[in-house]
Amino acid sequence: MKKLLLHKVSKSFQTEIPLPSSKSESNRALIINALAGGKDNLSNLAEARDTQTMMRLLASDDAVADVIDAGTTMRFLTAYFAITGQQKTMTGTPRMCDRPIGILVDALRTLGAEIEYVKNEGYPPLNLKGFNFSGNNHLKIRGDVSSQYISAILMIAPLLPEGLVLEITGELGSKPYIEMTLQQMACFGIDFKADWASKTITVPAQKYQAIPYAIESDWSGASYWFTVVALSENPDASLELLGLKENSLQGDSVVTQIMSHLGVKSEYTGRGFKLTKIKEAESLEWDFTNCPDLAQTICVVASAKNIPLTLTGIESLKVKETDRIFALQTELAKIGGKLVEIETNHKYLLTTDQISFDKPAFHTYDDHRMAMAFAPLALSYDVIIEEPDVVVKSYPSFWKHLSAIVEIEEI
Ligand SMILES: O=C(O)C1=C[C@@H](OP(=O)(O)O)[C@@H](O)[C@H](O)C1
Ligand SMILES: C=C(OP(=O)(O)O)C(=O)O
Repeated sequence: MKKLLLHKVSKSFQTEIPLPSSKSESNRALIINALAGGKDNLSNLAEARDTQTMMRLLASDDAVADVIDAGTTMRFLTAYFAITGQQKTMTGTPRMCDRPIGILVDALRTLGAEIEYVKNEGYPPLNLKGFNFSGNNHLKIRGDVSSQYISAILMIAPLLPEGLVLEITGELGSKPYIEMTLQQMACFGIDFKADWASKTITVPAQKYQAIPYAIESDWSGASYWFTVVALSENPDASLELLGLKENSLQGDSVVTQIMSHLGVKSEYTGRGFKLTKIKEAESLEWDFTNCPDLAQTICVVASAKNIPLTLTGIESLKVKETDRIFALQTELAKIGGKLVEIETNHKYLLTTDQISFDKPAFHTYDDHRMAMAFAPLALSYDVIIEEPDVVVKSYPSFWKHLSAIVEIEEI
């Protein structure tokens, strides 16, 4: 098994980090640009494997589309291949075939897609067999499992002969990702109406306009650098994260607010954000419904700083790259962290006991965010990260960037 030993950092740092581009924005732009018939219009596309996979599959005539472990690629391409009438088998890693897709398949079938499950009802692999518009222009779709189904349907909605009225039912998670989808669609010329009180989005039938479009830097990837500053023992440590926008399409930009309670001040510099250290709060309560990908980052900081953290809105973590709640519970325990569900209404409490440990080795569960969330603990002590190559999913240059601050050795 490949492992990295990250040596404890004792020196201070004032460094610039050139952040990667957002895979979420990239994967939307690629689908929308393809639907617009655009050619080389997109710039600053992500190096993330999820985005490289999207590009490869959009350009391929193969009958099998293997998305590997990319959720957005699976969900967005299923809708794209369905509406464009392509016959494809959609598949991915064993974990991808354990991540639910029934809500999206039901919605696409209602619109007129012919889709068969290859093995298990409700899960990939899928066979897409064609599209005959059913005449339905009003859909209800659950919002509590993954917003990616809703984004996938919205992006194809303008191509439906009568457009679409999409009514979201139940709780809505990851709403900023749906707003990101709508804002990117608007950039490519689409009119829509979103009534958030009734959770109803109306998209008339219309054509996308192919336009030049540049992808922003990734706020989810930025979160790990907030941890680096939060855990540095040097009061004058600072980082400038290059390429981040002040008014981002990405909901994970809320990391600036969360981390202001955990000891990091962030200021816009015109070319990104500068992070410096400030005093932290004594405890924190946060609802992660709108920013599930930040939960691992925040748990690690809170545990390392021994700040009691109450979390809500983390149910969707169970159906991501791994069961992230289980993975967090298991790995945080190695540094004394106890993450427990304290009420049946999905409220969790993270507290940390003083335990003795030496060079903890963190398992990464085929999950890029486990590796990147735990790596900054090297600001406090030596740590080992197992299977570090998982970071390629969203941030292939993560270890190279981290080596500007941390001495990293392959063992
Ligand atoms: O639409 C997107 O780009 C994403 C939506 C979120 O998923 P869910 O909607 O399943 O929470 C997020 O966790 C994922 O990393 C990216
Ligand atoms: C959940 C994630 O991605 P996806 O659902 O697109 O696989 C993620 O990047 O944290």
